[in-house]
Parts: sequence; structure tokens; C-alpha cells
Amino acid sequence: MTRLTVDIREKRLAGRAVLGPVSFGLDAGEVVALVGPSGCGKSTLLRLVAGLDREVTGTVRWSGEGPRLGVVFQQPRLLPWRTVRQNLDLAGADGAEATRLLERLGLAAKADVWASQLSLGMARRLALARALAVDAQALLLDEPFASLDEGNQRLARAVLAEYLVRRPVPTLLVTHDLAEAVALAHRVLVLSPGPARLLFDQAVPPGVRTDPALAAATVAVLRDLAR
Ligand SMILES: Nc1ncnc2c1ncn2[C@@H]1O[C@H](COP(=O)(O)OP(=O)(O)OP(=O)(O)O)[C@@H](O)[C@H]1O
Repeated sequence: MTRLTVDIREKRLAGRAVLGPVSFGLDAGEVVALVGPSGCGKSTLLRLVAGLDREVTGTVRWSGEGPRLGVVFQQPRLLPWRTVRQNLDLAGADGAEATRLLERLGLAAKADVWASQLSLGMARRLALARALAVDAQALLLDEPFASLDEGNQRLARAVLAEYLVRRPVPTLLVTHDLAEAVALAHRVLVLSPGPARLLFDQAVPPGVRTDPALAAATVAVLRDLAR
């Protein structure tokens, strides 16, 4: 079972401490939200967990060989001269799951459009679809609902909630929205202003999150409303 252990003493960038101390674990099937003020170091923490940056005093350790990750970065990071569908295929997406996610995220009609021709909101939904379609063993999501209008924000949240009910993979969700954190996560970690320290590690009571049938119904209704 995939598990993450983070025990960061200090992380420095350009000679300045930007993070630490921060220690927490992420168990199999657990969704943990990271909440904290702008610039406190949330994206830096996610990059360390993703293995994109290894220069840190402390340890960031995945169990086993390290999981296959589904990642949403702060920028969509699409391949502009590839179609929507090709962006999913080239990322190693499962074909049926990719089709399903495009449909659920309101992007089915855009499958053959160049990624460069998408609006930012569409590009962000595609970035989420890509992270969810690659049969990930863990998810790292950096403000995945930013730049979406209200209807699409609710839709994308519901799609993620539905996915996590179906496939409970360990997930780190960076957000500045506490309501969103509580709605989606089993635990909410609150970070201090930078350099971020861990202020609270708060469990969210069960029952706040949706059950599978409700999750699916919510997606269906919100998708129609977002059309
Ligand atoms: N490449 C870099 N070199 C030097 N400092 C950096 C670099 N990248 C980020 N920082 C600094 O590190 C700190 C943490 O940045 P980070 O992007 O992790 O914050 P954040 O919590 O994700 O912010 P936001 O919520 O606004 O996205 C900030 O003070 C930022 O200015």
C-alpha cells in the first residue's frame, strides 16, 4: 500500500529558508489538504513530494519503489500543438478512462482541438483529466480548481470527489479554500506564513464527504448546469 512520510527540517531557495519544519504522513487511501497563506511554501512542498526537487534538509519518502503519480501543477503544462486527446494519450492515459473523464469534465466536444486553442479554464480541466486518467497510485494536486468559473469549479470538485470514492488513492491537495479542503479531505493541514511550519493537523469527521451514489448524481447535475 502506498504511503508517504514527510519530515522536512528546512528547505532553502536562493539562500532563504522557505519551508520547515513540516512533518506529516499520508496513508493509503487518505486525502490530505494543505492550506496556508500565499507564498508560504505549498508548491515548494508539493515539488519535493513529487521528486522534482530533492535538495532538502530532512526526508520525503514514499513507500516501496515510489508510486506512479498523477500531478496537477499550478500551470496546466499541456503540449500546445497536440490535441486534447493526444495530451491524454501521450501522458499514458487509459483510453476508456480518458474518454469518460473528458465527458464528465465537459470537454468531450474538444477532444480533437489543439491544446493551444483551449481557454485557461478548459486547459485546467484537461490538466485534471490527465492526472486522473493515468491510473495513478497517488495524486498531487496544486490548486486544481483555480481559474475555473463557479459552475466548472463545482463540477471539477465533484469529479474529483467521485474519482476518490471509486479509487481511493493517497492524495495531497493544495488549496487556499478551507471549505473545499473540508469537503474533500480526511485531514486538513494548516501551514503558517512562510517559511511554512505545520500549525494544525485536523481530522475531518466522516460523513462530511459524499457517498458514491450522491457523488455520481452531483457530477451529472453539475455537468448539465455547466454546459
Ligand atoms: N525558484 C525560486 N527561487 C527563490 N525563491 C523561490 C523560488 N520559488 C519560490 N520561491 C519563494 O519560495 C516561497 C514559497 O513559494 P511557493 O510557490 O512554494 O508558495 P505557495 O504557498 O505555493 O504560494 P501560492 O499559494 O501563492 O501559490 C515564496 O516566498 C517564493 O517567493
